[in-house]
Amino acid sequence: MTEAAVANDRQAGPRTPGGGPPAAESVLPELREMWWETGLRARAEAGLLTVLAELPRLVGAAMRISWRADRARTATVAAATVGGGLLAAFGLLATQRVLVELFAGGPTADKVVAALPALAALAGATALRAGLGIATGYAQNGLTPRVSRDVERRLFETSTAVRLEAFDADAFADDMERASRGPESATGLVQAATNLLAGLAGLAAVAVAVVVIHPLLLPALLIATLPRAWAALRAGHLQYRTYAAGSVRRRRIWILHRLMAERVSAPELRSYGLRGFLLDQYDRVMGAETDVQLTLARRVTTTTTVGSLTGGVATGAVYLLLGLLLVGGHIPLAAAATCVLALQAAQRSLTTATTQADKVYTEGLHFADYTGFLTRAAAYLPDAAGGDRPGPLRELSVRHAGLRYPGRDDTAVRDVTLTVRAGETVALVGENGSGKTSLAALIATLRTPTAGAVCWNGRPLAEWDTDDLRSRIAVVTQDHHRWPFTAATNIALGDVGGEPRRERIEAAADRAAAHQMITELPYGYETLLDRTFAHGQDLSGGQWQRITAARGFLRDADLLIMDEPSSALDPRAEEALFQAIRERQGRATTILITHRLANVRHADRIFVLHDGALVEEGSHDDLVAADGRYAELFALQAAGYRA
Ligand SMILES: Nc1ncnc2c1ncn2[C@@H]1O[C@H](COP(=O)(O)OP(=O)(O)OP(=O)(O)O)[C@@H](O)[C@H]1O
Repeated sequence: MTEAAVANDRQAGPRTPGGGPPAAESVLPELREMWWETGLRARAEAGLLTVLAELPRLVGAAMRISWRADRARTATVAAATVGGGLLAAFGLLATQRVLVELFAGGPTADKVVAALPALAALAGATALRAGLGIATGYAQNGLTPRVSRDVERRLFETSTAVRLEAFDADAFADDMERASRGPESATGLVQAATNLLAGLAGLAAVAVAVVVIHPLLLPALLIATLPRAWAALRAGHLQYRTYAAGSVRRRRIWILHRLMAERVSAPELRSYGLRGFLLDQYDRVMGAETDVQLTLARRVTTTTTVGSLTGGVATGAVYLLLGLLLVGGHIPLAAAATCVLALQAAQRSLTTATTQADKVYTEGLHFADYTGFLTRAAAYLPDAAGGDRPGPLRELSVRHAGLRYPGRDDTAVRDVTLTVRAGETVALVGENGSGKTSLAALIATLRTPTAGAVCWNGRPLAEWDTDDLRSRIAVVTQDHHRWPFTAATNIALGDVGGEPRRERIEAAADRAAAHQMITELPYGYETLLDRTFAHGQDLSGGQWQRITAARGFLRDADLLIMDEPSSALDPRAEEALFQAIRERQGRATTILITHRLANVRHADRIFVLHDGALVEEGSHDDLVAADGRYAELFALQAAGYRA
């Protein structure tokens, strides 16, 4: 399949005859075009001149990254590179001096003696150059990990600081994925830029030396070296364009890799017998990839062959010119011989320069994704820390609050107004998608209302210091994360700033009916809850839910928000958990979200949401008496038990 065909494959996408969703048995579903693919392709179209024009800027960027990471090493590399160039020029001139003496008339012994000073200078320059090369290597080796760490840390500083809304934007997730290549591209860029400068310094040295010997030799040198330079740049560019055009294909391969090799999909893959289907998909995508790579290999070989042939002819012409100059008596024999050596040195430097120029360009493009991400992500960073410190919760009020997610026409939360007083246990109930989690996210400061406000003790959350506020709120989310740490640490995460005493952790676990279960694990509280690690252990869904609830209980926060904390618990654990929640009543505030309505009977107040709006409010008895939506849902569940 050609690149164009692959591109068409992406455009057309696998559709069923009726235009419905993709047929599972034909090909993988069509992938959404990522923002960076468009950019990547556009940049891949850039011609060679664009590549060359971009180089100074990219080399400048590399130097800045490197300087920020380690000044001493950057200075060493720069000085060694320039020094290496100067010594190369000096070496060529010394060589010519040696040859002049050796080609002069007179006895050989005298000629050798006469050439000795130049020979000594040549040996000294060569040794010094080698020393500088070693110094550059050392400095570069030390620089690479520092650059990588600097760049990666900045990425994590940003990714952990942006508001949650950022993750709703499709472009953001893609952007982040692309930016995660930042450390690699930064080190690649710095290395390639250094090597490019070294190559250019070598070329400049040869040019200077050649001009000193005879000015006419400079154009001759250019003629002999340009064809290979063009071929190397063009080959690199072809490879980059193929890389860019193949991004959809590669993503398909990554997806298939995950589906076939990861643990999470392994059970369904087997139970539904998906092996053959997935392997078939793999064969299709890899078949196309192989075709593209073969086409690329052919084109690269053709380009480099043309470059080498033309370069060979040009070099022959230069040798002819040298011969003519020599015969015509325009240059001495020593100069001609030096020129031959210079030509070879120039071609070596040029090969370095051209391959590195292409690398600088491609790594530069990748690095631009990283810097672009940091710039775009800045729009999602919260305002600088500030605001007053909130006191203990007295009253939480939601005032005409609304939330509309990016890219959605409907509102997840619509004009909700409610008040929760300190010490109350309230419940948010409603059908799937009615806005309970979204409302809880507004209250938990995880999201900002797109209308109205949520107030803590009468003042909008935005006016309080966010970190302080969050330290007063504990959230047990519906999609809790399984942190790859020990059971004790998994619970201790609920209060990272607090005292990690074992008694506190065990007390929290006890309230979530998790203590007994944890002590029965192979290493008790020190059991690693991730199979990736040696001696790591798997937990069941309900066991994880107990650990998560314990994490929420650890801090004894002013406000505890629990979203579906018992969906996977057995009846005994569920009862224990709700007993612990009831113990908070009157002392601390709890917002509970659950579909098991039997569990909300004890709540001081129940808020019923429907389509994002608050439709009913009252105690269990009030709402049953009102015979509305809540009464209907409750009756449905109760009937199930009675039957
Ligand atoms: N991150 C998001 N981006 C876009 N839409 C979202 C997002 N999260 C939720 N929604 C949408 O917002 C609406 C409310 O979702 P929410 O999760 O708040 O409902 P819920 O009442 O908690 O549902 P459930 O009982 O299933 O947990 C739904 O229509 C959902 O599709």
